[in-house]
Amino acid sequence: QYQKVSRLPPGPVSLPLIGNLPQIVFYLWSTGSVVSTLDLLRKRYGNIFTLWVGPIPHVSIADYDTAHEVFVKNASKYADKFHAPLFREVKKEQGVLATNGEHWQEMRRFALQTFRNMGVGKDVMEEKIMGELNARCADIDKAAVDGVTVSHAADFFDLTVGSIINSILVGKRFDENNKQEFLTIKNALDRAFELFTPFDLTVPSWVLKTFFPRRYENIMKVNDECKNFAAKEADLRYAELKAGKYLIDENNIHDFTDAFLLKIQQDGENSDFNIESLKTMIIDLWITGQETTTTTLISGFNQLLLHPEVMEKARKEVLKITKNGSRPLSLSDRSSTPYLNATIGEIQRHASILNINFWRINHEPTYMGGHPVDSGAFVTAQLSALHVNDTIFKNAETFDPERFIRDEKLLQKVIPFGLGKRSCLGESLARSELYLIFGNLLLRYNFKPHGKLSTTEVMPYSFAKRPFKLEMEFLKI
Ligand code: HEM
Repeated sequence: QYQKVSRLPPGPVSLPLIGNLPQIVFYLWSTGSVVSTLDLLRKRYGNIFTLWVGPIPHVSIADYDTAHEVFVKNASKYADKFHAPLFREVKKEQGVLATNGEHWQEMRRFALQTFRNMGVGKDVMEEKIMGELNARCADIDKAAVDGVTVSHAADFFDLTVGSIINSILVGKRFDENNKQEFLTIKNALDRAFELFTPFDLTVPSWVLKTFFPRRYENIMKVNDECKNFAAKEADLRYAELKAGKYLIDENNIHDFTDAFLLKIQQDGENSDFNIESLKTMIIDLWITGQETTTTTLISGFNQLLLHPEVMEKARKEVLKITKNGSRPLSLSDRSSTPYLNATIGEIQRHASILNINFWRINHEPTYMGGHPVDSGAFVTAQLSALHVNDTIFKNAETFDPERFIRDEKLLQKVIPFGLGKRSCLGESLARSELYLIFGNLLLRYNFKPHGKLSTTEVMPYSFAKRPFKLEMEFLKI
């Protein structure tokens, strides 16, 4: 370990076997958060630093230029992610989230192509997003008393985003009538996540199987239930396809499930394309697409309510471009709404979706940002620390969309979707959702807080679970 230290970027002194765990616990306790801990380490050791988690060195990159040099310029070297052994076992080496190598590549390529064909970032996807948003707004308007509805922000955005992703994946939307179905998937997922503890994620799965068999079986069972429920439409269609009662027309693909089944219909089942991998893909995209987008929307509205002058300025801009709201805001308006774009950028900079980003495996000795990095080290761009790096974002703690108007190039350095080969697969869909939902809700309603807001500037991921209500009043122009 001590020999290896000279072949790694600087960091706190580490102890044999336990590495920096005592310092990490101390910093977390003294600063109060993961983001502040990473920021403190960056200030002390520089933009690239090493922490030993037990016997494994973890290299964190906390500035845009080094992250770009490593994950974009040398992208092909950093395609392999580290996956916790239990997570790999739960996923049975399938899907896009907990795999590496050829299967991951096939699944990622297929999903990106399918999203592109379905028009993510184009008109078809815009129609789906606007359809869901309008349906949710109609529910809000129905429940209004004297033009005002009080809504739980988490419920409102959860159902809207959940319905968009479900309709893209299995062609089924959720509304007030079948809301229970949505809640069943959501609660099962929340339960599955709550079951995983840091202990389960670090020990080899045979340890759990041998010494904690009930716990191991429970984790596997909850995850299987969750997957089967989310993908039950796909199961039904697959059974009909097998029985010759369902034939997919390649010119009439409605959703991700149809596209995947078409591949099976054309090429037959193989180790990559089969019903189990389809079900794993559905749950992977559900997990990655739901909570991330909802959390961004919730923390975004929290910021807008804390900064009403920003909300008014963004609203003024969208009212102008849509001629006082005589038409909805569309994705084609993006180039004409610099202030709304800047506001969403600033919301994403502050909404710390992943406090700690996923680790990649460094397979060979190399240099990063001028520092040697040994083979076997785990490496990541720490997006949360990068976004509060005050050498890039002056007065980083201040919520200030104008920073992106003063310096147009600065927005490129906000990278909430990550960089390189393992960057977010749903970036284009998520960007479309955020733009259309923020912009069109500002056109439609006046927002006021109902109860207490969070005053934390950088929102931790668990924020979405906190109670937070919105008063939505129909906008009178
Ligand atoms: C505001 C919303 C979202 C944010 C901030 C976000 C952010 C991220 C980040 C930071 C990563 C990891 C990147 C890395 O390792 O460097 C990621 C991965 C991923 N995201 Fe998203 N995401 C969002 C929405 C979505 C949506 C809507 C989908 C799809 C429906 C999606 C699908 C995925 C998938 C599948 C991965 C794993 C990709 C791989 O390992 O190849 N995300 N996302």
